Formats: sequence, structure tokens, C-alpha cells
Amino acid sequence: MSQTILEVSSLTMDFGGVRALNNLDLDVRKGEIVALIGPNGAGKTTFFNCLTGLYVPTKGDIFLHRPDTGKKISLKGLKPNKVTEHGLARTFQNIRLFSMMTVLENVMIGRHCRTKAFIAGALLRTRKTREEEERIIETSHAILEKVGLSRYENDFAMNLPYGAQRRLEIARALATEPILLLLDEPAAGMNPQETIELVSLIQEIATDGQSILLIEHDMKLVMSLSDRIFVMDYGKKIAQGTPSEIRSNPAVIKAYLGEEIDA
Ligand SMILES: Nc1ncnc2c1ncn2[C@@H]1O[C@H](COP(=O)(O)OP(=O)(O)OP(=O)(O)O)[C@@H](O)[C@H]1O
Repeated sequence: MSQTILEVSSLTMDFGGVRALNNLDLDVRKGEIVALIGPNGAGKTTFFNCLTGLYVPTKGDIFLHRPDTGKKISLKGLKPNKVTEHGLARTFQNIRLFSMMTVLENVMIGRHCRTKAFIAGALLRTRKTREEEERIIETSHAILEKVGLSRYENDFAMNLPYGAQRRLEIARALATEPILLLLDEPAAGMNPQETIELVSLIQEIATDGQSILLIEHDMKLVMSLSDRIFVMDYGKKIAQGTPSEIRSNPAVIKAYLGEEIDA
């Protein structure tokens, strides 16, 4: 079995009297595509927000095991930029791009967290800074090519078709070289053709060994992409397993009233 890279235990998040996450355990292994599903309000986005430093969980632990250094890093309570530096990158349910910047610039921004260009160097335009900038541009071109957005490189992000904006968010997250890529409802608002293209993009990214944790309501997508699925309801984990195990799990069928898991 491959190595665990994300280990979450007993994660709990209270908002006043609302317990949005209740003792949640979850793990992701290297190279896996794992889906987190559950009815509206189950706590999925809250879970992502705890992982990425937007919320500080009330209780529990979040550890990232870095396969390159062998280090175990506690992410709990770290600021979002630190979490990204350690190797977690995400996209959002509602697209958050720099709309007045070009497609290429949006990816370059993601890239900057992996480079050493200091402000003084940037101001003085030293040779080292210029070389680094060229490397950033080169890598950003390659990432855009991978996600099929090369032809839009010089367009403003806001002028992209909807499906392409979602791909750009993925490109920007990939630019940070994540150990784990978090996708929050990547297919939301997409038409069937865009969804098909998204599935092949995610598969392609995973083929390169990228570990992915995704939240998604589109059960067809979840069942066809995932190695394992975690199911939440009212902040609690109610099931985990392979797509076929989840499809026939009585607690899951009950939570979904038997409808949406027919995919
Ligand atoms: N900042 C907040 N303050 C107070 N309550 C919150 C906050 N964020 C989430 N909640 C509550 O926590 C619960 C879980 O919400 P969350 O958005 O995480 O669910 P979800 O599974 O992502 O839902 P959806 O599928 O609709 O996006 C809900 O009851 C929600 O109202």
C-alpha cells in the first residue's frame, strides 16, 4: 500500500452552537484520488477550510507527510500561505481568479510561492531575478499547455469561458507544486461536455502521481474518478470505501434518500 500523505484525525469544528465537523478521520495516500461527498451542509467545505488554514479547528490534528523529505508536518492553525508552502493547494467552489490579469499571470502568481526572488532583487532587477522570472514563465507555459489553455495565455482571466476559468484555477493550484491538490466542486456549473473534459484532465494529472482530494456533487464524476470515497452527513463520517462499496452502503443510501448515488 502506498504511503499516507494526509492524515486527519478527530477533526472537530464548532461555530457557536453548530458542530460543523464532528470527530472526523480521513487519510489520503500518495497518488490517490479521494472524494469527499455528502448532502448540502454536511461540512465538506468547512473541512477544506480547516485543512487550508482559513479556519482553526476546535479540536483534532492535521498532518502532512512529505514524501520528499520524510517529514511529518502539523498543518493545524497555520496561515493559508504557510499551508500552501508546505504542499497543499486548492481551488474554490466559487471561482477566485485575478480577473483583470492575464491567464499566464494568474499561473505565474501560483508559481511565485516556489521561488526565491526576494523583493530587493525584484526591485533591482538583478540577473538572478531575471533568470528566475524566465524560469517562472517557462514553467507556467508548460502548466497551461498541460491543462489545455495555451491559446488563452494573453487573455484576461475574466474573458475566458466558464469551463476554462475552472481549468485555470486548477493550473494556478498546480503551479504551487502541491503534494496534495484539493478541488472544491470542480465540475460545479459545467455543461456535460466541459465535465467530460474535466474528468480526463483530472485523470491525466493523477497519472503523473499527483494526489487529489476533491469535493463533488456530481456522482457520476465521483464514481468514475475516485479510488476511495469518504461520505459525511451532519459533520460526521458515515462511510468510507471504494466506489462500489459506497454505492451499496445502506447509511449512504439513507443519507442521499437513494437518489443521487445511482450514477
Ligand atoms: N463561517 C461559518 N459560520 C457559521 N456556520 C458555518 C460557517 N461555515 C459553515 N457553517 C455551517 O456549517 C455547516 C456545514 O457547512 P459547509 O458549507 O461546510 O457544508 P458543505 O457540505 O460544504 O455544503 P454544500 O455541499 O452545500 O457546499 C452548515 O450548517 C453551515 O451553516
